[in-house]
Amino acid sequence: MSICYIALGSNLEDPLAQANCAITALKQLPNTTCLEVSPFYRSKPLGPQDQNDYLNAVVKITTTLSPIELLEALQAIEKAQGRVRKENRWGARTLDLDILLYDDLVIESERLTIPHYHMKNREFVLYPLFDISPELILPDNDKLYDLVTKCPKNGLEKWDK
Ligand SMILES: CC1(C)Nc2nc(N)[nH]c(=O)c2N=C1O
Repeated sequence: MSICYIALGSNLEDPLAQANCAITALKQLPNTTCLEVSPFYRSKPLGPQDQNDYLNAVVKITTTLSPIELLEALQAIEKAQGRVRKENRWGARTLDLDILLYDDLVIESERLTIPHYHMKNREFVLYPLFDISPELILPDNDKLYDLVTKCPKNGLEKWDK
């Protein structure tokens, strides 16, 4: 079994419902157990500001799915919840499910980069990740504690409704 951390983001079509529905779907993945869910956060959009605030969270799972199988399972959940992949990588979305970490694996391929390429400078990833695994050490030996300490909160707050 592998330990994986999944980043969840949504800013369209009732993000709270999207998040709860996605967590239910994660719990139903084959050979997968949901170990912990971070608090939900409200974050200002990274990128174009003419979009809604995001709901962000991190989910810790254990699974026997391979990285690619897990990626495909997450993409299927996104699609089932109405995610329409547009060219604009910076636009609003109903649901994003990204693999942050998969054990201590380092993968750099066309389809999959693990650890997630941007995770080290995104408060909406680092803070919820720290909530559930404060002692985490990344595959390159960076301490999550040090990354969080250096990362401004940028107005990140608990999701209140
Ligand atoms: C468009 C982009 C980069 N901005 C985001 N901004 C925030 N705050 N949260 C996200 O999950 C998020 N996801 C994205 O994909």
